[in-house]
Amino acid sequence: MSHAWGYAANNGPDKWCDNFPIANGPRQSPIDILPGAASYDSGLKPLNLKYDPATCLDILNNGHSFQVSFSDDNDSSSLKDGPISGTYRLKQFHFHWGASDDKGSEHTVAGTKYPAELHLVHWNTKYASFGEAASQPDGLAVVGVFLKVNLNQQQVAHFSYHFQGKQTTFPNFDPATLLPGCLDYWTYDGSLTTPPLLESVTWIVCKEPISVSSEQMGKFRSLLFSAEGESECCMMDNYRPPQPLKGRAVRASFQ
Ligand SMILES: COc1ccc(C[C@@]2(O)NC(=S)NC2=O)c(OC)c1
Ligand SMILES: [Zn+2]
Repeated sequence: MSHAWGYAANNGPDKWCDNFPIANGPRQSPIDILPGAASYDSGLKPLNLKYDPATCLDILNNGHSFQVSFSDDNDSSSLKDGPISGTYRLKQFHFHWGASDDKGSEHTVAGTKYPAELHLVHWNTKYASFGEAASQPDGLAVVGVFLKVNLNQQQVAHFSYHFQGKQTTFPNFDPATLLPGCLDYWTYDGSLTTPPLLESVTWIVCKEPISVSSEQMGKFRSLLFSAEGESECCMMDNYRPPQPLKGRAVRASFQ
């Protein structure tokens, strides 16, 4: 009986290949972004992000992170332009973070780890659903935003959904409040960063981080991997380390 995947020594990223051989595939994520090796592409368009807070549905602790989900039956909340063609609808966002401020992001920049990383997940409407898109090489576009800690920063939002399986409505949250002022980005072809590690993601990683308070980081770290009634296990270090680039090009939208 294979135990479920996680982030511990016995079921963490180094073990995922046992049940998900694609973990050693040609376009795995995250990666270490080397700004000096990224090639500026003047053909890359600015990101065209349109988010309607009315599409925000609920917040769920799924045992690996907490995710905020959006209704995706129309293009009210969607991504266009940037490195993609067509329209990709926002499905959910979630975070990855560390036990301390010196780690937590999945992507790194010339080896630098941020305390956390936000993933805004969008799916290509040329496919019938998120589920179908997730298995296609151009099916998903994920906007990654680094978080840095500013000691006097406002709260990102009042997320406190402690244990696995906890879900509650989360009306009218505007994900645009989580975007940096400058939308310069790096882009490359990659994958989901947890099992099933599907190689279906066009990654769009913003150069500029957003700021969160140390109190907010404390709230993230007070969430639980464990379900209600289980022995408590704080949710932290839920990040996969950088994976081999394997010859992939990383392009920059800025000089
Ligand atoms: C089957 O579809 C899935 C499964 C897992 C995730 C989550 C994640 O693996 N992907 C990214 S990106 N970060 C993650 O933690 C997903 O997100 C798009 C889609
Ligand atoms: Zn993620």
